[in-house]
Formats: sequence, C-alpha cells, structure tokens
Amino acid sequence: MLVDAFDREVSGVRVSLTDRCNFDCVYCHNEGLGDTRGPMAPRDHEMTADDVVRFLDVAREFDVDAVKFTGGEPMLREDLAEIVRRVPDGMEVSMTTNGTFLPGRAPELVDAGLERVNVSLDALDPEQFAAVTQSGAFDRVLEGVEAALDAGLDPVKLNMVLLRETAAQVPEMVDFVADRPGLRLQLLQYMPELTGNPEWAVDVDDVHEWLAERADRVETREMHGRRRYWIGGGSGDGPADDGGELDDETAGMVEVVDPVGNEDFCANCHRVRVTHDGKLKGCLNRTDDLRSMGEMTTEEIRETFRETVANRVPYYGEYMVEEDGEWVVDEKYLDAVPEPSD
Ligand SMILES: Nc1nc2c(ncn2[C@@H]2O[C@H](COP(=O)(O)OP(=O)(O)OP(=O)(O)O)[C@@H](O)[C@H]2O)c(=O)[nH]1
Ligand SMILES: C[S@@+](CC[C@H](N)C(=O)[O-])C[C@H]1O[C@@H](n2cnc3c(N)ncnc32)[C@H](O)[C@@H]1O
Ligand code: SF4
Ligand code: SF4
Repeated sequence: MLVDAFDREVSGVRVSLTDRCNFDCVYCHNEGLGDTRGPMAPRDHEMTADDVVRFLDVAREFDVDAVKFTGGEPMLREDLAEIVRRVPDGMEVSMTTNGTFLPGRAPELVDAGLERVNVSLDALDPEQFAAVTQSGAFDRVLEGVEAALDAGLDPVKLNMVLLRETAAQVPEMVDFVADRPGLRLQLLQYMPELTGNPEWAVDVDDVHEWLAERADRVETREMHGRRRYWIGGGSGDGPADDGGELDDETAGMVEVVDPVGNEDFCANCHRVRVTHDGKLKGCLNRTDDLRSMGEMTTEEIRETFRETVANRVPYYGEYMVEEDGEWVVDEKYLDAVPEPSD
C-alpha cells in the first residue's frame, strides 16, 4: 500500500464519474471542482469506462481496497453497471447518489457488484428539500431509498448536510432512521471552503452534544476519526448503558462527518480522488494539486498515482495553519504544485 509523507496509507479511491447533475443543490462542492453542469451537457471530456477500469486496476496493484463512485450525479452515466461489473476483485464498491435514478436501476447495480449506497436527503419536508436541492424530486428520492433497500443495499446511509435552514429537521431525521432497520444517517458538516457562505453552517459541537445525550453507545471510526452514535435498539433489561445489549440490527446509527478545521480528521484521511476528466487529486479541498493522468496508459496512471500520494498533505494542520485564530495557507505550499496542463 502506498503511504504518504505523513504516514497515511492510501486505502480508498473516490472516482467522480461525471460533473453533470440533475439537481442544483445550493451548497454543492462537486467534489472540489466548482459548479456541476446540466444533465444533458456534452460528455466528451468524461473518462470512458475503459479509463476508469484501467485506473482501478492500478489502484488495486497498490492494494487500494475500496472505491466510491460519486460526481456530479454518478447515475447519469448509462455505463455505470458496466463500470461496477468491471471493478477488480478485492475492492469494496460503493456509490454516493442523489437517489433519483435508483428506482428501476438498483437491482442491476447490485447484480453488477455494488455493495453499498449513500443517498443524499437534506430534509424530510418536501418544501425545504426543494429549496435546498433546487429540484422537486423529493418523492422520487424516497422511492430511490426504498429501491436501494429492496435491492439489498442495506445499510443505506442518508447524507444530510447540516445547514441553518434545515437543522431543525435533525431530530425527525434521527427518528426516521432509528425506526427503520436498514437505514443510517450521516450528518455532514457544511463545508464552506470551496463554496463560501460560512454563515450557513451550524455549530457541529452542539450537534455532537445533542446526539451524545440521546445515544446508547458512541464509537469512533478509524477513518477520519469520525464519531458514530447508536440510538435505540436496546434489548434485555434496558438501554445498553444500563447493562442491556445493544442490537445493531434495530438501533439507529448516526455518523457525524465534521472535517472543517479538524486536524484529526485530516490526519486520518486515507483517500485519493479522481476527477471526471482523469486527474488525480490528493485532497478534496484543494484545486492546486490536480495531476493529469494524460492519455491514461497504465504506466502514466501508475506514475501519477505515486506522485499524488508522495505529495499528499493533511489539509488542516499542515497545508492550512492557524494564525491568530484564522486558517491560512502555509507559505511553503504557496507555489508547491503547478497547475497541470490538460
Ligand atoms: N473534507 C473532507 N470531507 C469529506 C471526506 N470524505 C467525505 N467527506 C464529506 O462527507 C461527504 C459525504 O461523503 P460520501 O461520499 O457519502 O462518503 P463517505 O461518508 O465519506 O464514505 P463511506 O462512509 O465510506 O460511505 C462528502 O461529500 C464530504 O462533504 C474527506 O476526505 N475530506
Ligand atoms: C457532491 S455529491 C455527489 C454525489 C451525488 N450527486 C449526491 O448528491 O449524493 C456528494 C456528497 O457531497 C455532499 N456535499 C456537497 N457539497 C457539500 C458541502 N459544501 N458541504 C458538505 N457536504 C457537501 C452532498 O450532500 C453529497 O452527499
Ligand atoms: S445532487 Fe450531488 S452533485 Fe448534484 S448538486 Fe446536489 S450535491 Fe451536487
Ligand atoms: S486532507 Fe482533510 S480536507 Fe483533505 S481530503 Fe483529507 S480529510 Fe478532507
């Protein structure tokens, strides 16, 4: 496995299959690339299925054992099932999607080898959902969640971005997953680094505190040091913290993804990203470290992957340092990486 200069092994890759999307969420970071484009926009700069598979074969050579397909909206790729089917053995295959295309297509993806899915759902109130996603597809997303569960993709994680406008929906969302075996909730701290509007964020410490009061068990994931709260699902004599057993099948699980200004999160980051047009990216938040894989020959991919890992640095605490309470780019990185040519 490749290891960067900060002792972080690279065990996962996140592949953006397109920068097109049928939604236009107000907060979207598009995996660090700015605005998404419309679903019908030209696709000629997207990696082909063969490119994606060649890349994954190289990643597997380097012992990467998980791939996440994302975007834009990855399900706009009509060849998605083919790509999933051709993922090399030994890699867990998951996808993050807005869910609208899961009805009707979930079974074929499972058949092709998809193991997990995260579905973005920012509110249970249709009007708030429409305001955030700038789309009216709320019912369709709920159908997508059902389709994923029916196809056996559980646990299905619902991704909810924590915004001031929708934060009041968190308790309802927690109940929603706690009442429904097979569902989990990820509360995503709003990341303003690439999208601005820091005033949209809520204080994530308050969210942790609120969850800790309700949780029967709290655990910390090695990946990013993320905290998980298990709610409900006590059996035996009482709640788990009173000596009863906690049943993971019936308990609701809520994970908080809180990267903003979080040095521990970055110190435990094991992922490299791939843009839809075939560039490697060592950090979600950076646009100055993109490396083109050129014609995407196996040798070019190998070389670019090695270089990307060798140059990866934790964003908070290394690339960004705190000065007088403000995060600023450490001077030594100001001219570190030239913009790649296409
Ligand atoms: N800054 C930062 N944010 C991340 C990182 N990974 C995930 N996130 C945030 O979490 C969001 C949801 O991520 P998902 O694509 O659903 O995947 P995930 O939750 O990281 O992955 P799994 O737990 O494996 O399903 C991302 O869009 C980011 O906002 C990361 O490495 N760095
Ligand atoms: C960029 S989307 C791509 C996949 C798919 N279109 C979807 O929405 O699930 C991946 C995830 O990023 C999250 N996301 C986008 N912009 C964000 C931001 N500024 N802060 C936190 N999460 C964000 C979305 O909510 C979604 O769960
Ligand atoms: S659905 Fe995903 S890619 Fe599309 S705008 Fe929303 S967050 Fe961005
Ligand atoms: S280094 Fe930090 S900000 Fe960058 S991708 Fe990893 S966890 Fe996210």
